[in-house]
Amino acid sequence: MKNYDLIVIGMGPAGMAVSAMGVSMGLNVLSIERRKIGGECLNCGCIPSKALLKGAEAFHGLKRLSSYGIDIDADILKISPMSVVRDKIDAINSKKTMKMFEKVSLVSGEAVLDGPDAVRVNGRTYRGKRIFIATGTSPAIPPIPGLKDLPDILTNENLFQLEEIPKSMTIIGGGAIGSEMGQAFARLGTNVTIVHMDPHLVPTGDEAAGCLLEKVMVEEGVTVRNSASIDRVEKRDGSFFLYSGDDVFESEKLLVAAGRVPSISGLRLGEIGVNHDKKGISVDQRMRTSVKNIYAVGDCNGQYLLSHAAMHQGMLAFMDALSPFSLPWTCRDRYVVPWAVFTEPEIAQVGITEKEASKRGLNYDVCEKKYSSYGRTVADGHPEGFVKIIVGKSGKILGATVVGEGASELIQEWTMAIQDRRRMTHIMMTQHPFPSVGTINKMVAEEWMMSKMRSPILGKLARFILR
Ligand SMILES: Cc1cc2nc3c(=O)[nH]c(=O)nc-3n(C[C@H](O)[C@H](O)[C@H](O)COP(=O)(O)OP(=O)(O)OC[C@H]3O[C@@H](n4cnc5c(N)ncnc54)[C@H](O)[C@@H]3O)c2cc1C
Ligand SMILES: NC(=O)c1ccc[n+]([C@@H]2O[C@H](COP(=O)([O-])OP(=O)(O)OC[C@H]3O[C@@H](n4cnc5c(N)ncnc54)[C@H](O)[C@@H]3O)[C@@H](O)[C@H]2O)c1
Repeated sequence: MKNYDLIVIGMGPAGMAVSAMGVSMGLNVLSIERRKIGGECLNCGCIPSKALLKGAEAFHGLKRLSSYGIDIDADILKISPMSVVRDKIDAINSKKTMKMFEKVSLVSGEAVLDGPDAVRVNGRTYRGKRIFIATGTSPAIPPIPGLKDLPDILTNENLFQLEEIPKSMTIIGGGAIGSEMGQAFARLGTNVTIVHMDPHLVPTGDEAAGCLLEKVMVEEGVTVRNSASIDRVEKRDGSFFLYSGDDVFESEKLLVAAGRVPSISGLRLGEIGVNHDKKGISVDQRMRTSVKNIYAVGDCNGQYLLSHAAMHQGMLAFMDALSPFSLPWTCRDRYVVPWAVFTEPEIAQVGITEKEASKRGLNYDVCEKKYSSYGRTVADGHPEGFVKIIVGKSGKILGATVVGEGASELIQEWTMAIQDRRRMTHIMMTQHPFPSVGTINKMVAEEWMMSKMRSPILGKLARFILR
């Protein structure tokens, strides 16, 4: 039996973060992956979806050139973005694999736990001083009559293997995947229908954000059915049929993007005593499981289903694994988790939403600035969007929603502000290069300040000083 300092199961963002830190410190690391290095994120998640969105954006931009006073006379000869997406993934994959795994012992195969300090793969057992489970998730297939046994449905796992852009696609799910892929395929010529049970697109976020995205997507030709209950689905004569109340949607392809389930069933967690439930492996603030020296990082613990959160957890768990005692900065809840959906307009969120603030009965102000009121975003041809900040009474920033051009970048300033417990005055007193899109962050803080300056006492004081 071979001994290692660290054994890492799963080579997605979480597992790669642990492995990279381990080898950089000169540790003896065994990394195990059953499919492809890079995990869901690189192979069938973040990266291919963003590559496809970029192709769709370029094509959409071409059709909108006249809005900038430019008319071109071009014939579209061929549209085959799917192979370009795959080529990009292959290029990233080979670079990543070569660079990182020069020093890691990499085994290809399905790992199972073989004791509290041992892992079995391809019939061999390896012992590790610390074990990190980073096995991610798989697409959830909701219990809709007819769905489970339907042949040829699409999920993120086979979507990027399509050769052609389909003529029509029904998507079950209006969350992050359904919205991003709905817009990408619609822009590339697919007749897209999104059917989901939540009241607005991107339901984990702000309602107005989801409604604005819906408005833009509907204008681009997407059909959206919110709060829908799906009665059944079937495939007949080569087409998919989705029945929802009086609606029947027929399409060439059916994409299921209805949430995730943790990939943990084959790990023998129960036998080893690793507590888990249907959301994932139970962990504490430092990603420690119920078994000493076994950690569960990334999506497999069900805490956040995001790549950056997965990598961050890998880092925290690694630091904890090498610490003789619990360090305060390895505690997950010290850090806020922003997210962004890369549609056009983008939707980004950090901290609490307006709805959550109201539900919790907090004493807060809502401060909002529309993109349509800022010269730069109007001049860019992107007037759709807003920055909405949930502000505590003393100016403490509780949450931020940014919708529009550059939202995924603009959210970073609010993320740092919330994490470092900054107030609106800090954003207002920070100079932003004009006319960057990010200046709108400062503008919303200025607006908050102005609202505070409207106080009768301050007015009286100003008049007294100027008397
Ligand atoms: C279409 C799509 C788009 C997305 N876009 C974004 C985005 O823009 N931004 C963002 O932050 N997040 C995005 N996500 C989510 C992101 O992909 C995940 O949060 C991230 O990949 C989680 O990383 P992970 O390391 O926990 O797990 P994964 O990336 O799922 O990796 C787990 C790895 O473990 C392997 N594995 C599983 N079981 C075993 C076993 N028993 N033995 C060996 N290996 C095993 C799997 O094969 C896999 O490679 C997207 C997801 C999808 C589906
Ligand atoms: N840009 C990003 O950061 C990004 C992009 C894609 C995915 N992701 C991650 O991947 C995860 C999974 O994404 P997702 O879009 O699959 O899930 P999601 O949780 O974001 O959305 C699930 C959607 O499926 C619908 N749904 C679920 N069950 C249904 C049913 N029985 N009938 C009708 N509708 C149903 C919901 O109403 C909702 O619209 C997300 O949690 C997200 O963290 C992130």
